[in-house]
Amino acid sequence: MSHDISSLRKFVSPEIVFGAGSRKSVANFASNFGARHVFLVSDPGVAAAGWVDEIVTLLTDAGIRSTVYTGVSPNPKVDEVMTGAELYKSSECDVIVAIGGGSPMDCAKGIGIVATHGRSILEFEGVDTITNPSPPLILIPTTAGTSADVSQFAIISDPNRRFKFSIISKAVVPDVSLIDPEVTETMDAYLTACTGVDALVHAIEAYVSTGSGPLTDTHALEAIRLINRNLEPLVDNTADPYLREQIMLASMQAGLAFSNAILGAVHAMSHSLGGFLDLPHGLCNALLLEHVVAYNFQSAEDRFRRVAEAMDIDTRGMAKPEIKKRLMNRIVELKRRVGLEARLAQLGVSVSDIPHLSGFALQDPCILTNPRKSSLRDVQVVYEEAL
Ligand SMILES: NC(=O)c1ccc[n+]([C@@H]2O[C@H](COP(=O)([O-])OP(=O)(O)OC[C@H]3O[C@@H](n4cnc5c(N)ncnc54)[C@H](O)[C@@H]3O)[C@@H](O)[C@H]2O)c1
Ligand SMILES: [Fe+2]
Repeated sequence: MSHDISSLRKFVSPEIVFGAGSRKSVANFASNFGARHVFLVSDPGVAAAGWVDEIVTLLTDAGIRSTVYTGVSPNPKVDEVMTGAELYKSSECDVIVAIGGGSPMDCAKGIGIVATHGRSILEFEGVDTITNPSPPLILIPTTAGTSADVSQFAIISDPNRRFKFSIISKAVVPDVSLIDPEVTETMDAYLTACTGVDALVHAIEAYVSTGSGPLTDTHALEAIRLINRNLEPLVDNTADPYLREQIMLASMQAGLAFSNAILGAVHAMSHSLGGFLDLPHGLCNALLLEHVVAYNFQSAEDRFRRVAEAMDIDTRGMAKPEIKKRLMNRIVELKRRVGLEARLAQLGVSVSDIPHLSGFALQDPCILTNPRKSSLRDVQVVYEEAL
């Protein structure tokens, strides 16, 4: 009997502790890994919000030393990874903890890779390029969006090529993810919106991905449902702990889905934009989303019907063109209500950038699982529509 291996699906996930206060178990988990000296990765904004000092105190109280590295910018750069890895080695650290959004978490993943391979992070671009196990890694997300804390991705920006490259491997799934909605309470409304829409895009792209399947579908649909109902109220009331928890849960569900089903053209195109113009990742995704949905709809009509239903659209008796229209309208309405209405031109993208952006988007691994095959011209047209 022959087996079609293209229909097999696998699922990887870290050990997850979800809930308010879960960050406070960081010292226990570090001790379980035998930590004597933790390398703590974060960034200036998260440190200013007070979250870094708290982790240092928790570690110190448990008799664990720490070296803090906050030299990480949004869209973490190759040099920031390399500098962090040097400091990790020279400080003789043995466990890595990161507290922050996707940028510090991805930088921490990169630091672990470089620390154990002794080579440039640039050499690990692509799928399954990692041969040596990284140091134990504990991640504490402070945005409800990227879910780099559960994912098989690390996204690093190479300013020389003006390109964000992906490292995809189960070796970058952390050992432990402490998902604590309380740390997202210091995000302002705009960051909450950008990162929340990133999570929505993860869920939609994972659900229509050619790598989707029964292990990821339920996570993706639940994430869409939670974001559709809770993101607008949260942006209006950023201090509400219940809504914070719902969106954090949604982000985690979307993360489990996209980490295993991979993504699509929105992410391929937004990585290209983010590397070229150093723009916020969630915003790039938001500005592209409905244009990519319009392009993809015909290749995954039944799947988009389920997406529409998860967004509380009653599709019973509705013809496909009507479902497409209602879904697009709902996406645009949600974006408008959370304040993400800009067009690419307002972010500094010009027509002459589009050939370059499209070329890089086609090199991104996320394009491979997009439900509709995309040529250079197809990608150019979608950028033009979002301009
Ligand atoms: N590895 C993955 O699976 C994956 C998935 C999606 C995106 N990403 C990457 O993640 C990066 C984007 O991450 P992000 O959107 O989480 O933002 P970010 O980490 O770039 O942070 C953006 C800003 O928000 C601030 N911030 C973060 N948390 C805060 C909090 N709780 N309170 C106050 N300020 C806070 C930071 O200081 C920073 O200034 C991009 O590089 C993107 O490519 C990675
Ligand atoms: Fe993303």
